[in-house]
Amino acid sequence: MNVPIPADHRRAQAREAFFERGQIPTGLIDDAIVHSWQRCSAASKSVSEQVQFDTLSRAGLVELMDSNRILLEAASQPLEQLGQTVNGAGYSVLLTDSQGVALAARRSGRCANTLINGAFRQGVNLSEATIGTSAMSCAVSERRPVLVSGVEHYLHANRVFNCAASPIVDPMGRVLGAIDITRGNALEPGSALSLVQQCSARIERQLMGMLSPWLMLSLGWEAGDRSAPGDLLVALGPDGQVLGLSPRVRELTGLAGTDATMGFQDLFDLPFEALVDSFRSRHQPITARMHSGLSFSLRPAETGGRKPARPVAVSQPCRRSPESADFGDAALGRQVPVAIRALDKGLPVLLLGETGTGKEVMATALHKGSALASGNLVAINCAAIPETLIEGELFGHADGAYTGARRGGAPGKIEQADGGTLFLDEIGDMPLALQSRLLRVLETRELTRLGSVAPKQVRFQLICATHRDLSVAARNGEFRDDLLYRIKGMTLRLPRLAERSDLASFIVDRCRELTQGSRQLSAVCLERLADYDWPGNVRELVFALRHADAFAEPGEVLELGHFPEEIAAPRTAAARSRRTTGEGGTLDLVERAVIDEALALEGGNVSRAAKRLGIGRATLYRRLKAAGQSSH
Ligand SMILES: Nc1ncnc2c1ncn2[C@@H]1O[C@H](COP(=O)(O)OP(=O)(O)OP(=O)(O)O)[C@@H](O)[C@H]1O
Repeated sequence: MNVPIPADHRRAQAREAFFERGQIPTGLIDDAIVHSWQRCSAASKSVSEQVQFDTLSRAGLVELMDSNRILLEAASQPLEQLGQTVNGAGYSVLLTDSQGVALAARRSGRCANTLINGAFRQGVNLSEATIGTSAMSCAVSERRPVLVSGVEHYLHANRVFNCAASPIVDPMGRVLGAIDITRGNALEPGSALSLVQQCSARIERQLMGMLSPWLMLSLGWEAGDRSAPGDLLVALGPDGQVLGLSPRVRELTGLAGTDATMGFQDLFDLPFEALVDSFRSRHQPITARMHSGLSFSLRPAETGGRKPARPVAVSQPCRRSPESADFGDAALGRQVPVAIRALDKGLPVLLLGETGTGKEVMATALHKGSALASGNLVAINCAAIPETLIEGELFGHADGAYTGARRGGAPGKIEQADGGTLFLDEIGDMPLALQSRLLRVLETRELTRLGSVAPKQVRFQLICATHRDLSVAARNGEFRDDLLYRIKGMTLRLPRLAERSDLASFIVDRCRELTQGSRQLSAVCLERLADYDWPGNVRELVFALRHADAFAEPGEVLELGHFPEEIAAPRTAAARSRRTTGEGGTLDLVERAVIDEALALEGGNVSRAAKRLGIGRATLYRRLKAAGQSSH
């Protein structure tokens, strides 16, 4: 009778075979681990290396968070839920990028292991090159969930880890990173794998849901079946190009991913035009066959409570969803309704401000407050699109405008904004030739698609944004001055974060919002944050708060030590005097914000708020009175 070898023995035998006899251990441990050992050994990594778990520099962290913004947004809820589910079982949770750098960590309150707690921090480099074999690096290399326990880690030092990880693949089939759970005790293999797999599947669904394609196609199992499973989705562009596949479609087609050249007809034996015509004329699902022979009924996907997506101008409303907008700064707050009235009267609005000051958030708020709020908000970043493509993006193209152009042509962003708002971000970077064409549209309210001679009437309101000084650009001949006059009906200047009059309460509000009310800032910490210069503006503040939230233990008050080093570093005397002189100095603002927060937390009860603040009721009344007087 064959007695199964206990897992610990198999791992020990595999290690002995590989490291002592130079053999490939087959059938003893997961091949993914053997492949990783081979890579580490080929890179001459020593098994007795010590690991440091250093974090990136602050600038590196900001860049990391920014370049993984979409993944972080998609992973935020699933990660939170996984953290709550596994915390009691002693698992810590980690999200890494595709290189193995930790993007977010949820350390278990039950984990006393200093090595795990040291590794599970945002910005720690946990790549294979740095820490050797890990579940994350195996999952990313093999594109499948992997368990790595104890001695299966290449480095002796990492034997305390027992980990399960699953890769996160985006709709194009690119591996964006991995989700990992780890603890010191042995894993329960089945449940650990299933937990990370379910979490990565949820993140992948979120990523698919974040696409705003021209047409989201839903595949049903049988023709006429209206109960499509909802997880068989294909995102398509106006020419039928495949912009993304849901994981289940990738499985069905056997495709690892898609690229810019893949079209609808590479998947189905049906011309894309026939699909579009069928949806337009009959509003019925249509049956189509994959090249593998499998038949599906295709229909536009139901998008939540909204109308099913139709093959007409479906807008890409915003690059990312803003946190709720707060324009509490007195000067700015007064201008918002004026800007909305300007839009309602047909005047364009120009938003000026440094990067990260909230120009996109403001554009969204203005659109939502305007009379055309029920129309599309169509955003285009003039700096992000190659010069050769931007004309087609803005103006669309006519039937047969170029070889391969879709039958019937395709609308551009301006046409998609008809009846709504066109938001031209970074307009200062628009090529000169295009500025002339845009000017003509603004003057005549008519546009002509590429390859067409027939003009079309369009009605949209215009919001533009830039961080550049357009008068200087106009003087240098880089920006048309006649266009400048056309776009600056009303100019709204977004203040630098450090210049906001409500800085301290803005910080408290963002903290409450980003941590769903679960965190408070200590008074010392708030004073320093309100005194910091914030070169990256609100974007940097959002990042700093997320950073602190990840570093602090659950329920802990946020202290300076939880924030990125540069923010926490002591201020120079010059900075101190710059930020604390004049009326309503930082300390006053901080005090007011701390008092407001205590009052809000105690439902306006002054006695309880005073107790919470550790001061007497009379003192609190006196301070409230003083603050009231100074603000009048
Ligand atoms: N008033 C606000 N309230 C809440 N969050 C805000 C506010 N303003 C900006 N943010 C947040 O700050 C970040 C940057 O905002 P946004 O993208 O609007 O800035 P921007 O000025 O358009 O930047 P860029 O010029 O670099 O594109 C986003 O995460 C956004 O949600």
